[in-house]
Amino acid sequence: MTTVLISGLGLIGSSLARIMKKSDLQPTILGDDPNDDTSQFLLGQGIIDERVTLLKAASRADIIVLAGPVSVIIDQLARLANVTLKPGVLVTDVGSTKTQVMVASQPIQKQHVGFMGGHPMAGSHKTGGRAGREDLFDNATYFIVDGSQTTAQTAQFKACLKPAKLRWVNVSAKAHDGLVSEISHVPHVLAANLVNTADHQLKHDSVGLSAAAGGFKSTTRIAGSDPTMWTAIMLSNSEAISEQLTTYMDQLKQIQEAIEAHDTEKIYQFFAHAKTVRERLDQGEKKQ
Ligand SMILES: NC(=O)C1=CN([C@@H]2O[C@H](COP(=O)(O)OP(=O)(O)OC[C@H]3O[C@@H](n4cnc5c(N)ncnc54)[C@H](O)[C@@H]3O)[C@@H](O)[C@H]2O)C=CC1
Ligand SMILES: O=C(O)C(=O)Cc1ccc(O)cc1
Repeated sequence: MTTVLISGLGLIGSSLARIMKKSDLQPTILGDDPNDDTSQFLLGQGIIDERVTLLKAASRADIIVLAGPVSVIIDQLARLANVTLKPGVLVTDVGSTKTQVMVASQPIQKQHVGFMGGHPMAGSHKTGGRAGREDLFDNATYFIVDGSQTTAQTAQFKACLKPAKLRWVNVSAKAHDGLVSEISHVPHVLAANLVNTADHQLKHDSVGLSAAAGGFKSTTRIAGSDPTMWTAIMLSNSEAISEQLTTYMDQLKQIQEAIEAHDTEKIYQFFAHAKTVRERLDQGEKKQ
């Protein structure tokens, strides 16, 4: 019987637990989270089998999944270097950034513990264990950054998540952080900025944001995400995010100039290119 310890039983940790419970391995799941409501709820639902604390229960686990905010994952990796783990244990994480996590995992890797960086590319703006779902990651990409894990450990982890039919993609930590900055971190900055700017500009307008149609709402859905989690991500991937924001501002300036100059062709091409790329994204989703 496989024992999995999940630390951080929020949206992602509890979704992983739900999926693992559906897998053929049917692991025993030990759950660690300071939130009493979340922990009691998941125990009551049979999604976790036992409430534990990470450092006390770490030695019982075959797989340890760190699923708290990135700053917490980094701190836990340092602490795990001071406890005795089961021989053959796999430690992995789900954090949205990978360079700092891989650096923080060095002490346990040096102790010959199998460590693998991980990041499921699915989720939502919702938080907490009650919001988790067993279909949250269905057909999604799951990034793996190789550390000291063995092939057998990777295979066992993948087997635990088999019901989600994930697309596993191996990537370096640097390439990962550059890519997710572009497709996830910068978009979250922009969504929050759209909301904050509109709120500021319209503060004396009696109708204001209440008139927003679906376009504003769908563009800014992710502005409803958890500020604690996103602060940790910004601090952990600041270089790539800052660099890409500079590019973004240059592009914005160009379209601003085209609009001011009434450059019909440039404005048309701007929207036509975006429409083609966006439609291709939907086609890809339909094929999966
Ligand atoms: N929300 C999303 O869509 C995605 C998030 N991620 C990453 O997954 C991780 C978790 O995110 P969510 O589940 O969305 O957040 P969440 O806010 O739903 O859950 C985080 C959980 O961690 C717990 N926690 C906080 N400090 C802790 C500690 N010291 N020890 C143990 N547990 C602790 C909280 O009580 C909470 O239950 C983050 O690192 C995030 O970057 C990755 C993919 C998607
Ligand atoms: O809500 C959404 O659509 C997201 O983009 C979820 C998300 C948040 C953080 C990640 O690291 C990956 C996915």
